[in-house]
Amino acid sequence: MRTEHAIIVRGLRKTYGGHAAVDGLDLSVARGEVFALLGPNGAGKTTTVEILEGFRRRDAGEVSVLGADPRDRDRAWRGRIGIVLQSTGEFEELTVTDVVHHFARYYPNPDDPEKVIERVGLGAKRGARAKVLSGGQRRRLDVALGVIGRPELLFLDEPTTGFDPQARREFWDLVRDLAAGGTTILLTTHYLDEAEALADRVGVIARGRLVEVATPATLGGRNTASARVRWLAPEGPQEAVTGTPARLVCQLVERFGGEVPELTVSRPSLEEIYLSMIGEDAR
Ligand SMILES: Nc1ncnc2c1ncn2[C@@H]1O[C@H](COP(=O)(O)OP(=O)(O)OP(=O)(O)O)[C@@H](O)[C@H]1O
Repeated sequence: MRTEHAIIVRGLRKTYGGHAAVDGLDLSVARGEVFALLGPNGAGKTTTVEILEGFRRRDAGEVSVLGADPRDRDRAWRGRIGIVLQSTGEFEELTVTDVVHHFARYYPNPDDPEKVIERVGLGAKRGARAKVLSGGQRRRLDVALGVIGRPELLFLDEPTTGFDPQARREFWDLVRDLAAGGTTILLTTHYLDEAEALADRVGVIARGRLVEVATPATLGGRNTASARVRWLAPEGPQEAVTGTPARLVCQLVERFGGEVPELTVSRPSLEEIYLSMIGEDAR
């Protein structure tokens, strides 16, 4: 059955020893969407994602993933989702080529393993055993295994932890390629720039609840927040926080008779907004 949503969650709850790790969480992810779950350590992101993947049992709530309840996770359903876990490490003695070819056999309609190895940037490491890969290269192998089955829905749990800046950019390109091809992606990350670069929408989880869902540009009223205007005056650096930055800039242009030295106008970054939301929740 094709539904317009890849993921629908209503009133999800999961408790461990009386402590609610997920506490009445609602979430919808549209087909073809890249959705990033943000939240501090212990907020309930991995628990939520693993319930959606069918790896953990829930205590209450309704969950639909690609039109099915992940509790039932039959083979056909599993073939339609791709999972990149926080870490794997069972194939120490096998080469990159062997591992990816091996995983391809689990899927009815896998991608070309050689192409996938290239795509994740492991072309030069095809013949290397998994145990000699660096942390970032190992993560790329995890990503290759997550996408080899050509999933309709891909789960990425903190996918770029340990990547160098260039590897992160390359990984972002890969995610954008997958999204452009129609893959729905649910990502958890602690990197706000990653969420901003990739996500159509972000959801902030705190203490087992989704506190806000928005586009990265509008989260927490970021787009309408007061702007910070900075410039260099003869008496030294100046700064003003204003709801009407254009008016202030016009006044400055007039005062300086043209270009304003070192002028910048900025709104709060996604990280600043996120931290203020998390801080408010903690209080
Ligand atoms: N198997 C488990 N047994 C008991 N408690 C658990 C278990 N798994 C998670 N928890 C608890 O549930 C809460 C949520 O954990 P979870 O791993 O979902 O958080 P998270 O948002 O993914 O955190 P992080 O950003 O650190 O990965 C935490 O308080 C954690 O200690």
